[in-house]
Amino acid sequence: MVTFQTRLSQISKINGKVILANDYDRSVKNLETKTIQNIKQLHPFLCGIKLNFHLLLPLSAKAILKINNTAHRYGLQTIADIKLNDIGNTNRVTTEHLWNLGFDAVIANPIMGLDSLKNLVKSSHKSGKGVITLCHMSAPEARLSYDMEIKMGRKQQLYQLFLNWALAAKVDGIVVGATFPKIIQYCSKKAGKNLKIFSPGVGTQGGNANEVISSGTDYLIVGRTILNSKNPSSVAKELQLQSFGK
Ligand SMILES: O=c1ccn([C@@H]2O[C@H](COP(=O)(O)O)[C@@H](O)[C@H]2O)c(=O)[nH]1
Repeated sequence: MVTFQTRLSQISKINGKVILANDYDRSVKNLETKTIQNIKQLHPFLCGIKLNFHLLLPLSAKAILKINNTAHRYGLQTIADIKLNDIGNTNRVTTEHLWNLGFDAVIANPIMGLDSLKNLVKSSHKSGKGVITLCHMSAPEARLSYDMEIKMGRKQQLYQLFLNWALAAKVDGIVVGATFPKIIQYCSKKAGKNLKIFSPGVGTQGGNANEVISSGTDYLIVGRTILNSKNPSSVAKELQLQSFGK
């Protein structure tokens, strides 16, 4: 079975390493049509599309499946950004639903604990699906939680523990905010080829694509900078070129 990591890596060799965060406010109508238009228009510059609660809550299962099938027709991988964090049984039922909706991977929160994370990865990989875990988020206040000093065997910061758990659980990738390039560098050095780094926070949140790519990020996750631009294709194309810089 071809893995999520392989599928993403294959398309990114051709299309670059930009994943569209297809987020829209509640004021926006026709979410399904708009998203399908985005896929059709922007797919040459993307390797994947990420759906968050912006679409997952208002849209029907039929609409989500149609979006995922359309993305797949254009070779894109699809990620459900629900920051999953629950007991094993709930994680299992949730991912079964996500896979039935056509998603290729889920973003999860490792605070669920190492054993639960290992189980989630095992069951997802059995279905050819991927798991990406939070390591250090992009918002400025993420410092307060993810940089927190903890004592688990030795003194370390929470994001260091989450990085170690990601490696131990053999997840496919970690989220490290584009607004923290030094932490990207640290994680990239420590993880080597064992983990892919996904960085949201480029543009609108202040992260710089060139800087994060040279710091070790593998995939840029970008939403509003593309979606709110007057010319989404040219912004996506520019980011695509920057993403090839690694
Ligand atoms: O640390 C994180 C984790 C997830 N996100 C999500 O990524 C996108 C970013 O959208 P932009 O419009 O490019 O800011 C969005 O879905 C977030 O919920 C994040 O920003 N930071």
